[in-house]
Amino acid sequence: MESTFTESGLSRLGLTWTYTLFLFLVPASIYGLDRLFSLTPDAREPPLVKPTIPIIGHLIGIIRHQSQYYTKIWNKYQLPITTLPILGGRLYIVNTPDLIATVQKQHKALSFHILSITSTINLGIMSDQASEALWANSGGDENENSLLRDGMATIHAGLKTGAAKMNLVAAETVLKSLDELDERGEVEIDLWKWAENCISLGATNALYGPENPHKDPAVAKGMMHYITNANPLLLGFLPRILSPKACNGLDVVVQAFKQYYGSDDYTKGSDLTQGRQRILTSYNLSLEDLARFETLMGLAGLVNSVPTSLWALYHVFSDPALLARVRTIVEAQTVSSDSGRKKTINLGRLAEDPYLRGVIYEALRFHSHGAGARAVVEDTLINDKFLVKKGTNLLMPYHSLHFHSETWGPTVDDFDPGRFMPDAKHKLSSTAFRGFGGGTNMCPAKNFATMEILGMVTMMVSRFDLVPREGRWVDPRDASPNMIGVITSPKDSVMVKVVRRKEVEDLEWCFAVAKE
Ligand code: HEM
Repeated sequence: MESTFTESGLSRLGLTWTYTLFLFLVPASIYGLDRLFSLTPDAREPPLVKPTIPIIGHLIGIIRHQSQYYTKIWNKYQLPITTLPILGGRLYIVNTPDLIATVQKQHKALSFHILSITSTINLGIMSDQASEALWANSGGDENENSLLRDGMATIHAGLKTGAAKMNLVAAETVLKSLDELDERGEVEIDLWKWAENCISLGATNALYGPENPHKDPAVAKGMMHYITNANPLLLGFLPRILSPKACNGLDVVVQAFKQYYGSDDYTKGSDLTQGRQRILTSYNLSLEDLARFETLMGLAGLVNSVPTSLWALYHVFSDPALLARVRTIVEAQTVSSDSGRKKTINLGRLAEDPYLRGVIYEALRFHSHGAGARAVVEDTLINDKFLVKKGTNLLMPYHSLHFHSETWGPTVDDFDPGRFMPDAKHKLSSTAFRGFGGGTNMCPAKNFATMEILGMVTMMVSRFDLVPREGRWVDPRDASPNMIGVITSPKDSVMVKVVRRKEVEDLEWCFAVAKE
């Protein structure tokens, strides 16, 4: 499969324009332009950081430096929360873990879901009927039904009741990818391309079962084209002109899911998939909209998992001390049987190992360049002190938060999975790390994704050495941030030779997934 998770064709400039416009168009479309632009500053609002060039200075800064711009502002002013005036409106930036904790608690007034409704409608190019159903009672009484709340509840419930089966299917798929790699003998691969394929197939098999539409390479390729080029769709207009590639990819996936939901294929899918089918049809949505919703579910499942897996592999294999430590941990949870011919990796236990989980968290900490975004639905006081005004947006940029030396201590720049261990010297607050979000909107698939990626990493370190083509590991650098994800993809491809480890050659491998 062609690798599409590396640097996309979109220019950095285009991406950032899209991002900035999205942040303004969403409140403007909900509250009206006059509301957005007529806000008069209030003394209780977070300190204003004036741009050097009035009105557009910050915009130019964001376009030039992207998420690093927030880090620059943070480094210069060290303000826990700021107001950036842009184009006559304002954007609030929240920088510190204690304030983020308060934002998370006020999840109704500072809403993730308002933004997620808008992005669902725009990214999925949903019908008017589906859009209306999404907005209906979305901010209303929590006890009343709404597609938004019922849909989210179904995802959360499905990931709970179906966790064991999903973990098993993902692990089996990952194992198959590793077995196939083994069969190819000493071979050079594009590591990103390989991991993208391995993780995408694992996650989608787990979601959709034996009739998984993503098993068709054309659908998998369509999905990757869609994810990689979807940013301009967020604007919600002229989708086919602004991103024909994304639309073409979306068409292919939607077609495949119409077939999946139009037949009984979905009845062999996960609890989550079957639950979604039930809930979406109960709102009388068309097969077309069902397929579009499902494409977005796939997007949520892959947009972060794939790049996280790529970076985890890169960091582990490019650091000999880290590789040795990971191997020691994995070996301690690997059992030999059949006179030493069979090895079983206890993935259930390894997925709970704080050091290995730390590998995933560090990959996310290092390469997350997006920002948690919240729509301010009503005037709200943060920490009883800072007023944020209805009709604006608030950002919690990941990179500045994840590289704040006071929060992370003197080793902030080191890739150190041990910092997440319970006995780490430097104690972290629970909101210091936001790789999986936090509070009510914490990623419901955090454990599923962590286990799948750790399955790939632990099986890879057990069986293979990876020898980079250049003779040494070269940092493939972060690509432009993908606004719809948390973590960036690598900019460059990494070609490695896969060499079987002599001491474990010709053995049969498997996973034990259930916790014992
Ligand atoms: C390494 C992999 C992943 C990462 C880093 C990740 C990250 C995140 C983050 C940061 C959020 C919350 C956004 C916020 O608070 O601003 C989130 C929410 C969500 N994620 Fe993930 N995610 C991953 C994998 C997955 C997978 C595999 C699925 C589905 C199978 C998934 C489904 C969702 C859903 C449905 C939400 C919305 C939750 C809600 O609002 O209640 N994620 N994810």
